[in-house]
Amino acid sequence: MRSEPVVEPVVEPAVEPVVEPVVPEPGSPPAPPPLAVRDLRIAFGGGVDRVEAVRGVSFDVAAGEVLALVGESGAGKSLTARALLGMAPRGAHVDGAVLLSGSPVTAAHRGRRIALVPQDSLSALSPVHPVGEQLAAAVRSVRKVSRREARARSLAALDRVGVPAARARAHAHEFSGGMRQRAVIAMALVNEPAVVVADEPTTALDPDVQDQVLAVLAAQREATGAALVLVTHDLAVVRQHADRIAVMYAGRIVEHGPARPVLDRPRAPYTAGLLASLPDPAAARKTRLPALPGHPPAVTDIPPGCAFAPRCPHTTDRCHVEVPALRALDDGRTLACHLEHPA
Ligand SMILES: Nc1ncnc2c1ncn2[C@@H]1O[C@H](COP(=O)(O)OP(=O)(O)OP(=O)(O)O)[C@@H](O)[C@H]1O
Repeated sequence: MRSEPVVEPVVEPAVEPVVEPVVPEPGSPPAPPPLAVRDLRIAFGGGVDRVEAVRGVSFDVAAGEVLALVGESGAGKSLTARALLGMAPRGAHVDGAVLLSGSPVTAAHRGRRIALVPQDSLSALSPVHPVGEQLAAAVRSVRKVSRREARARSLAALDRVGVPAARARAHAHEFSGGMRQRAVIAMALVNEPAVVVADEPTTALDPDVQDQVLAVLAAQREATGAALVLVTHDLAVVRQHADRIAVMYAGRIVEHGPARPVLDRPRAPYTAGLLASLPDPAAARKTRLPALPGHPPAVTDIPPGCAFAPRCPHTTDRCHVEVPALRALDDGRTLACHLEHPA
């Protein structure tokens, strides 16, 4: 008979020094947001073979806020998400700025000030080290603490996401998919980053586990006050978890605003079509539009003018020649569409 692994006593983490909140001087400029993205561009290849997959994306995310990035496959969501962490793929040319509280992101910020919850939890965890050890190593990579304290912090982080201390000695492959994704969330949040990027964090999980894992992510984010960028295909998830939504098409944001109004009353024809085609029955009923016909363009074949024009039911001649700039509407959203009263 196999005995249970011996669990060493948990040492309470040392009490952090109390940091008084900084009260800005009256009239001083507001503090920069935890995350600001300015004119982000990601291209591949060179010369005549150069293609731009992300074409001028800008947004801010405030502390405690959840921004959902949505759009069809190939829209540039994952590239954008990875670039936030300075993790663009090899060979990518990245332009523009990703600012964490006003400072350009660097590799040194990863896991400290900004962290990733990826889709594939197996690749996020080492197969050779026990999960608890990996969390403890992540703690010690950031804080000068003893092994004992790092272990205590890692057990506390696992406990917060519902992974019992007894499982900390197990390896990633010994966990169920849902449990592993909880551990990945604990890993991302153990150093209390100001920004968390979750790229389709539950897509690989069974539907009944997805809700539990999303609830864990939401609770952890709320507890730490982190800003969250959530890449998802699931509009029900957006409705439940996001404060704002940025809809991407062919590497650009076409509509961006408070989640509920955008979901309930999309203004970009692309958003309306997308809502009708994605799994959110409530939204699909409201838009009364057919699901999107055709496919998004390949990065090598983005049409001139509005990239959505070939699939749009409302085009005018202008749409085929002139790229629509993002303009602010009076309800707090921005929209890139030439139509006067779109959707
Ligand atoms: N390493 C690469 N080299 C060349 N093109 C790439 C590379 N990575 C991504 N792309 C292209 O960039 C575009 C955007 O990719 P991205 O993965 O960001 O899309 P996405 O919106 O996340 O899609 P999905 O929802 O399927 O993950 C795609 O057309 C893809 O072919």
